[in-house]
Formats: sequence, structure tokens, C-alpha cells
Amino acid sequence: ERSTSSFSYSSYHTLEEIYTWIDNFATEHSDIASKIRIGYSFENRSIIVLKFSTGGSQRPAIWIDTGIHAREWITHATGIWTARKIVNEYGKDRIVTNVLNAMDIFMEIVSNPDGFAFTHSMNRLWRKNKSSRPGIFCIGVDLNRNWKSGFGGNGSNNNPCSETYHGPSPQSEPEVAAIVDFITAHGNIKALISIHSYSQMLMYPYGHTLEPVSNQEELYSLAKDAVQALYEVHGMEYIFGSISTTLYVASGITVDWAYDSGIKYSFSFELRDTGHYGFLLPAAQIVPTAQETWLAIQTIMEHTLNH
Ligand SMILES: NS(=O)(=O)N[C@@H](Cc1ccccc1)C(=O)O
Ligand SMILES: [Zn+2]
Repeated sequence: ERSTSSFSYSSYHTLEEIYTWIDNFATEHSDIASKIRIGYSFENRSIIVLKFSTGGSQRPAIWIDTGIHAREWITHATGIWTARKIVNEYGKDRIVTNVLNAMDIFMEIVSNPDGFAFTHSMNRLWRKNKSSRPGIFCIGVDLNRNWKSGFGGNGSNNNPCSETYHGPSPQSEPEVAAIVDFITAHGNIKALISIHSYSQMLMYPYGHTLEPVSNQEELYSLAKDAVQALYEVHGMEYIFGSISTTLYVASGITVDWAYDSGIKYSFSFELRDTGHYGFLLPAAQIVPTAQETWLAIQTIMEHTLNH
């Protein structure tokens, strides 16, 4: 009896439960999934990535991260559900099978383990990581402001006590450096999807400037198709567009760094809801949210495969 069979995909879980699930998942699906440690957090927790591969070597790949912001629990839960969906649909669903016959998928479910542990132990609404530095009496850096592209610009804050504190320098945070090092060393990542909550949005670069990216029309059209596919599942409406024009200016963000590093299909989701429950989205909405998000993710994966 697979122990992941007894795991509740419609509940929220602790860091330990998720790490145990990842171990069991990689063991039980060793034909297609494997576990990679890409680094250690500030508090020395392992930073784990799941790799989905059906062969080849250094195939073009798709990167998905969830949980960069600790309190956005729906994103880790969606990542777990999506990992299981990928292995269950390979060999059945046309898109998943075509994607995995030509590309690899990397998924980092707990991208901020220290912060996530803290939301279970001390402060449910903690956002940042848990780094501390001599002489600074506020804890944590916003891991969605610590990237090199546009670092320190508008929409990030130099005050360590701010929720959008960008940190002392780009990639100063081990959780960000681990991803940068992994993606840079891999050298063949074609799409990046960084999943946040909440607001129900699908966005693409840039965040740090109002300037459109070179393939803006393509990304607009792809985002439009993705949110339409999402809408058809449960009728949830997502808005879409570039971060700076659709949401607000934000600097040092994941997708701007990814785009400027050559990953031309870089997206960020803001999952359910639009503010009624916000970060405290009830567990009953985990599976519906993951189901609809899957249609959008598949749309992005298929486009990446075909372009
Ligand atoms: N998830 S959130 O509530 O923190 N909102 C995000 C919005 C966001 C998401 C992706 C890129 C830039 C900005 C944020 O980092 O401010
Ligand atoms: Zn977020």
C-alpha cells in the first residue's frame, strides 16, 4: 500500500509531513520522479527539488516553484497535487505525455522552508525567510525581491523590518542563490512558473519596469488562453497581463530574473481567492484550486513544448 495513498491531498500539511511525502513520492514513482537537494536554507534545512524525467540527458526543462512566500499555503498544496497529477497522467494525457517525452520538469514545492515552518509554529502570516544579520533587529528577506533583475528598485524596500525587504544584495539569501545556481548550471530551462497567492492572476514580466518584454504579445496571448482553460474548470476568473501594468511595480522578482536569464516563458500565478479568505483559504478549496490551475499549467507547458 503506497504511503502516499494515505496522504490527504485535500488538507494542509506541516513541513515534516511534506518532506516525508516527497521522500515517499520519489520512492514510489522512481521510474519518473527523483529528489534533488539544491542547497540549504538559512536555518540549514534541505532545499529539495523534485525532478520528473522519462530519459535523455539535459533535456529542455520547465521549472515550477511554490511556497516562496511562507504564508501562501495554497501554493505548496497545489504543488503537491500537481506532482501527483503529472505522474498519474503520464502515458494517459496527451499533453503531459508529449511534454515528458521531450522535456524534464523540476518542481520546488517548499521554496522557503524556514518561513514555512515558522507559519506552523509561531506566526501563520509570516511571509519572508528567517535570515538575520548582525546589527539588524528585524528578521527575514522577501524572497520575491532578492533577485538580481531590477534589484533594489521601486516596489521593494531597503528597510529590514519591511515585508518587502530586498536584502543586503542580490541573491544574498541561500534560498534564492540555490535556485539561481541550479537553473544557471542546468542551462536549458525553457519556462519558469512561480506560484503565489492570492488575487487570482496570471502575470508575466516585467515587474520592475513598465517597459514591455520583447515577446509581450506572445505572453499575453498565452496567458489569455491559460486563464480561459482555468476558467472552464470551476468558473474562476483570473486577470492577466504584465506584473507592473496589472498589479504593481515590484523589483528584484523571480520572473524578471528568469526572463533576463533567457527563460522567455516566465510566469507568476496568484492563486485563489480574491481576498475573502486570502492567505487563510479553507482546505476545501485546495483540490478545486489545484484542478483549475493544472489546466493553465498544461497550457503553458504545451506552448513551451511547441515553440
Ligand atoms: N504573493 S504576494 O501577495 O506577495 N504578491 C506578490 C505579487 C507578485 C507576484 C509575482 C511577481 C511580482 C509580484 C508579491 O511578491 O508582491
Ligand atoms: Zn507571494
